[in-house]
Amino acid sequence: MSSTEAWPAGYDRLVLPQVDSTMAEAARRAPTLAGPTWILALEQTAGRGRRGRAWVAPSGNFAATLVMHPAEGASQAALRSFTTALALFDAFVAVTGRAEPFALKWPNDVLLNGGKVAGILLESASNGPNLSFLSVGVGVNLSAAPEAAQLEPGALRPVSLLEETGARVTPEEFLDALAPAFARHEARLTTYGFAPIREAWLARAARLGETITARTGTETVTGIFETVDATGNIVLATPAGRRAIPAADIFF
Ligand SMILES: O=C(O)CCCC[C@@H]1SC[C@@H]2NC(=O)N[C@@H]21
Repeated sequence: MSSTEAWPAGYDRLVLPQVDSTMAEAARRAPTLAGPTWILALEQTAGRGRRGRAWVAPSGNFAATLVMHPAEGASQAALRSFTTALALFDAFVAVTGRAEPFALKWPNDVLLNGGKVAGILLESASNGPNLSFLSVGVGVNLSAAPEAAQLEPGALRPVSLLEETGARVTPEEFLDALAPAFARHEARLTTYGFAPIREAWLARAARLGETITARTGTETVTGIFETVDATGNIVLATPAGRRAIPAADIFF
């Protein structure tokens, strides 16, 4: 099964055999790119994950960064976590024909059968109130999941699309499914704002209504995952009241 959507108008694509990190490549190229551009690497030698972690991607996995120049500040730009997660969900449905094994984990992961199959990393640079560029990095375990020994204690079990579903998808095929899906959600965000994106994201959310733990840099908060608010914060109902948390790692 594969996507039949056309490559989105106005988006460019670069395919590189090898790079240190597509995030680093995006930062190097951002000043000279005219429009939104997907940079796909077939191999990364120094992939990075959130919070300074390494991202290990065996060859055959998907590693790409979309470079954009939104005329926005950082908090609006950060809503791309949600549009990208929705685009990943749609791309997985396009390549597997199945929706039910996939779920979205706040703020930046996609789950498959409860394990982590994809992660999103946003990086930006600013020059005044608006960003000079936004990089949306996407890593997907298409063919292999990293060894559990390479992960932090308590991290979600990594899984691969191939092992969990039997779907053999190349990075180029996955980009062909992801790019149009992203463009659709991006157009929806810029036309209608965050409300419909939030609603669609919540409809695919993992562990909504269940007790979860959020670890910020300074505290650990456990409560019932009530919702995501109008600015993208996760909202937990705790014994001490409702808490809206802008950034955290979530543990189930
Ligand atoms: O879950 C995470 O920690 C986010 C992982 C993001 C990994 C991708 S792979 C493509 C892009 N280039 C990188 O160096 N990192 C992101």
